[in-house]
Amino acid sequence: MAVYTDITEDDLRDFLTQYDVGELTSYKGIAEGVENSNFLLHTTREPLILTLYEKRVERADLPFFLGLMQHLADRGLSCPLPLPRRDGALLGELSGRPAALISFLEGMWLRKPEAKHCREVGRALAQMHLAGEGFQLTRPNALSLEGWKTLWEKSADRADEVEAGLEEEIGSELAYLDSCWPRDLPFGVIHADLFQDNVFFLGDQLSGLIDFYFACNDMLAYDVAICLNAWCFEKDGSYNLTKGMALLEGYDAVRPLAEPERDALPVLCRGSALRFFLTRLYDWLTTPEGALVVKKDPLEYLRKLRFHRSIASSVEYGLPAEAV
Ligand SMILES: Nc1ncnc2c1ncn2[C@@H]1O[C@H](COP(=O)(O)OP(=O)(O)O)[C@@H](O)[C@H]1O
Ligand SMILES: N[C@@H](CCOP(=O)(O)O)C(=O)O
Repeated sequence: MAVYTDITEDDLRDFLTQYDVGELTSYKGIAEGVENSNFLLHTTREPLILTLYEKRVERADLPFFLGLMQHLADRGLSCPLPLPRRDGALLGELSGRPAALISFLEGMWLRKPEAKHCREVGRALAQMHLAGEGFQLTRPNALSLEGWKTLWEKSADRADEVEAGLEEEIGSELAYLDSCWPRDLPFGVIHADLFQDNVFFLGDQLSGLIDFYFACNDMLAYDVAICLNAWCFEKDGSYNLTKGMALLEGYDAVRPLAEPERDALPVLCRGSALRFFLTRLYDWLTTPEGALVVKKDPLEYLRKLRFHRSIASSVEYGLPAEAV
């Protein structure tokens, strides 16, 4: 459960007086997510999400995240919208944290996605990339190469507690990625965390994307790599080629990947696997016992990273051979 900061009913009622949202009828902490504290509110008008921004979210980045949701929604992407306060501000403060009220998106995330869902995710990701064009604010990816090195410095000396030999293996991987990380692929606004819990479906129909709090400017194909990692592996660690083909087909139908982007997929998948391994490892080693959050397993991403090292060509992810 991700509620790091608790709220009192009195403080919440006081906070809500700044908005035109009706009367509070109930609220509860949401037992999902790992980054921020989220609450579901019911009011006399409509359900709402209250988000209190926590450790990895810089206050200075909030205008980027909240503005991006507005920009994408204005361009027809289905995603939640931050509600303005009576004074027009999108951000307030509650229990000492920056806080925002966000519209409630109908749907559920899929515990067992199939290839047809992966195709929808590919389409939605490409739609987001196109809809992000023209967004005026920018935010460099704090979790790219330099960020990985910083995270690694904080965990390296304890990494072998998680698996023997990790300190050496990850050190070499970082050096490898540093030497060949692509820098000139098409750039734009990326979601950067489009995992299953951030994509809602109503039946088989994708109803929207949530959780834009890692969004940033980076290579669009890196977002595709993040999705291949998040959506196309099975619980036993095997890559599901059918899902990979579907996701890439869905993406290509809306925004065809250019040849250099296709060629770069193996290295982008390695980088993406390392990125999630590193945040998970850091959290694994630092989250206090008893905290109200389910820690995610770093080794899942280590296995994915090792798989990507064995890939010789992007065809192995499910790209049509003639296009590679
Ligand atoms: N706009 C929304 N509409 C409906 N449910 C939401 C919305 N935002 C968050 N949630 C719920 O809260 C959970 C955690 O949200 P998320 O943004 O992923 O948190 P975190 O940033 O902590 O990972 C989601 O899985 C979902 O159940
Ligand atoms: N998707 C990341 C963790 C971030 O969690 P989210 O709840 O914000 O999607 C991971 O799986 O490591």
